[in-house]
Amino acid sequence: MNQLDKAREKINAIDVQMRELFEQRMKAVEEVAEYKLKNNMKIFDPDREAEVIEKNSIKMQNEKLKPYYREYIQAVMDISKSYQESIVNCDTYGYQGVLGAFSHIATQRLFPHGKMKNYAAFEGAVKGVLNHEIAKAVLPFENSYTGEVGEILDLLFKYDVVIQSIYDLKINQNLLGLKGATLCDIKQVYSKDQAINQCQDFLKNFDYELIPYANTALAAKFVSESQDKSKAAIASIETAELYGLEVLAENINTSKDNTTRFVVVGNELPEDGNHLSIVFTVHHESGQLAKIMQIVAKYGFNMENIKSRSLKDASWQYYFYMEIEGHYRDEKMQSMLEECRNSSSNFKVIGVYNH
Ligand SMILES: C=C(O[C@@H]1C=C(C(=O)O)C=C[C@H]1O)C(=O)O
Repeated sequence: MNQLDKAREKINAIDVQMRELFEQRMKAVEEVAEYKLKNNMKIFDPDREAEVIEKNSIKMQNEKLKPYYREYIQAVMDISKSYQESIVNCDTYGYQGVLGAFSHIATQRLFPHGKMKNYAAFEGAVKGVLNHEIAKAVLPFENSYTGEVGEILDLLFKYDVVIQSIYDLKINQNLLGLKGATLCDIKQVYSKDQAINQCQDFLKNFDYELIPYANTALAAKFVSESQDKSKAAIASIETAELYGLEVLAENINTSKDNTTRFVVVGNELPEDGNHLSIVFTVHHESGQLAKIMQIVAKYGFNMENIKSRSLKDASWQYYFYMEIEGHYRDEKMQSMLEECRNSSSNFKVIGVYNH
């Protein structure tokens, strides 16, 4: 046995002990997390961390190793915090937007007993999933009327989060006013421009001034706070309840099947589902995309959807998104995915879900 082998043998034995100790430490960390959860305490305790580092590094025999040890124990504590986040936030769900927005409504319907956390931007919600601030994020993926929400796909391509399920929310717009107001009292109508467009047939019958607002929920909040009976908002029924408004006219959108598809995004791919989504790039050469499609066809899978989106860091180059019908764990599916992976770049399975 040469010197390298001998040293590695020692490392192997130490790693066994460290692994066992790591498990024991994390078990104790679990108890800390449960205590903090019950007592509404913050996970990060800087004084305690400073104490842990100080108390241990002072006893180090090898002076040279002290800075490395500090780095090491800090990393251990960072891992411990991330684990505690996952315990404390296991029933917290994130969405983008304000209370009463359709994303909020979808999250509430999906997780009626969960805690909610809202983010100003989609990217914030995705990062919240990655760092275990929230268990999952509910993000709008596509609207039957206005089309795809491309930004979400870009985030799924960029970050290592995955679609775990999908949820279709019927979007019903309503005219909301102050209690006691009637359709004849209304002079101005506030809402998001798309919502106003969706209700043109109804609005044609009136001479209302139509005023675009940042989003439907904020428009409702504004009308409620204005205390002005001549103002109304176009928004959901849930928003009326939230801001104490009355429904003056119900379900006023022209298209009666206006639906938004939401994706529930988390950190791990589910065990199985009857659909999956992949993303990839191919070389800028003739037939490269066709090759991937032929692989899917050769294995007999049904490709339900294909989209291309521009790559943010390479002008006029694109990545592709594909939805395929089939079970992720099937052997045939695994072989097909392996072949696709070998014939493309940046290949990722970004979702496994039921449809
Ligand atoms: C485990 C705790 O939570 C965090 C993690 C620490 C650790 O892993 O040692 C120390 C302090 C906290 O920032 C704790 O408060 O004791």
